[in-house]
Amino acid sequence: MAFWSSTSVFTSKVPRKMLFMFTLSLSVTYLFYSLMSCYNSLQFPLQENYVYQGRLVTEETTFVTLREKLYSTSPQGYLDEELIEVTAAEKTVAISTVKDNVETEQRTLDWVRNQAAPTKTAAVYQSPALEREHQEFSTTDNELRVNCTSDYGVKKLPQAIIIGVKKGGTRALLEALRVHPDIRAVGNEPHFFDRNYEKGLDWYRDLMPSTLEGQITMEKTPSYFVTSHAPKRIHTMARDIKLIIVVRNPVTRAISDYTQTLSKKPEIPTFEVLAFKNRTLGLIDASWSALRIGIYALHLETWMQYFPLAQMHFVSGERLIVDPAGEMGKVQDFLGLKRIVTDKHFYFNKTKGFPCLKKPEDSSTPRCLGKSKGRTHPKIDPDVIRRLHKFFKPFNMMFYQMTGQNFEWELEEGSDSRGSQN
Ligand SMILES: Nc1ncnc2c1ncn2[C@@H]1O[C@H](COP(=O)(O)OS(=O)(=O)O)[C@@H](OP(=O)(O)O)[C@H]1O
Repeated sequence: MAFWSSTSVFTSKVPRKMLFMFTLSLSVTYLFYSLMSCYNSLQFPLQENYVYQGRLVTEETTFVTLREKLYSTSPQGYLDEELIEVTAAEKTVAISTVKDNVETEQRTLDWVRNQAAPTKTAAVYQSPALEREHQEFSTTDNELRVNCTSDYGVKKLPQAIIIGVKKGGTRALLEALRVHPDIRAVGNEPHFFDRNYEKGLDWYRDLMPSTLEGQITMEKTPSYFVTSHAPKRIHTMARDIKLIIVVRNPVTRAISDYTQTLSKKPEIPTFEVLAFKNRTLGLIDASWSALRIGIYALHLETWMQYFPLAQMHFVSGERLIVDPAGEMGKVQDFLGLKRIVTDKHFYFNKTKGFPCLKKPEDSSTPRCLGKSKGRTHPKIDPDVIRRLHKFFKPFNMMFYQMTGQNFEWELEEGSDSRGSQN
């Protein structure tokens, strides 16, 4: 409660003058951005070699200066060959491991869905066909289609999407939401608006589970948040869609992201190496995807060109762990649903170190997310963590201002909030 009341105080205290300055700075930003695009063909999500000199950050930094620093190119001849190789290797992993990702998601589906809610729709939810649908996961189109065999109702395009962020806690949120009898969600990540758009809306709709009158169709694909063309595409499909974004301290998120890559490619360099273009000079490699994803303010700027804030709901990834029912309450309100998923549905599992869903009495299926969620993070040099906090701070401030919510990540400075301590 204290967090949310401090949030509203934060909003109400933003003076008109500041809002005016903010709007002005955004306009100047676009001007600057256009000029940059003309002269250097720089577009934020596509720009690969930008570096960031974290030392220059001050709290008064505006969007313009932040962007300037982010886009300023590295000193001539400075490109680090090892990093380039690694980035290419990581890209290969990203492409070739779509299957791995799905397998990873499969492991997360230890979290059971057949919640014993005493409603008619819940009975449908627990049908054997749906259980199969949830358990059979694969990457191929055909298999995806098989996963979504129709039962009662009709398949609809989603009315709400969890668009991000990667490693924010999106799976935990979706699985908890699926407990709600009025929500039907596809278990897999469709990646329609980034990788499969050319397959068309019919293909996308076909992936969705069937819904009855009044039920909401949902999906989650965390990469949408950082996909520059996703906002326009989603807007074209449904301008009134509800967007949910789970955000987490960008430093912890980066370490979580790195931990995932490391689990698949143990030979990659250390986090400390990848985070810098030049550590001695303090040049942070903001083009490294693990860091770039965490610059939430810049990604959000793109979404705000298409959707009003009222259509977006931001979930705190940290609070989703310490108070899942509280976060769930707000998400259900945002979706216009009755608060059915409450603290009665969660318990803290000491072995897992995370909240899990309570078992229905008649099931022995585990109710926690799988091993790929809640991994132990490698220990990262505290000095690097401190520098990254400093790097992200102005972007975080901008993000708080844009959303009107203070996620209080600065309080975690100096540590990976869960780090190797978990
Ligand atoms: N209840 C519960 N159980 C397990 N894990 C939980 C839970 N709630 C949030 N989290 C955090 O979710 C992080 C993974 O985020 P995502 O599901 O968004 O990852 S992914 O992008 O889909 O790969 C995962 O990150 P890591 O801890 O770094 O593995 C968790 O911290």
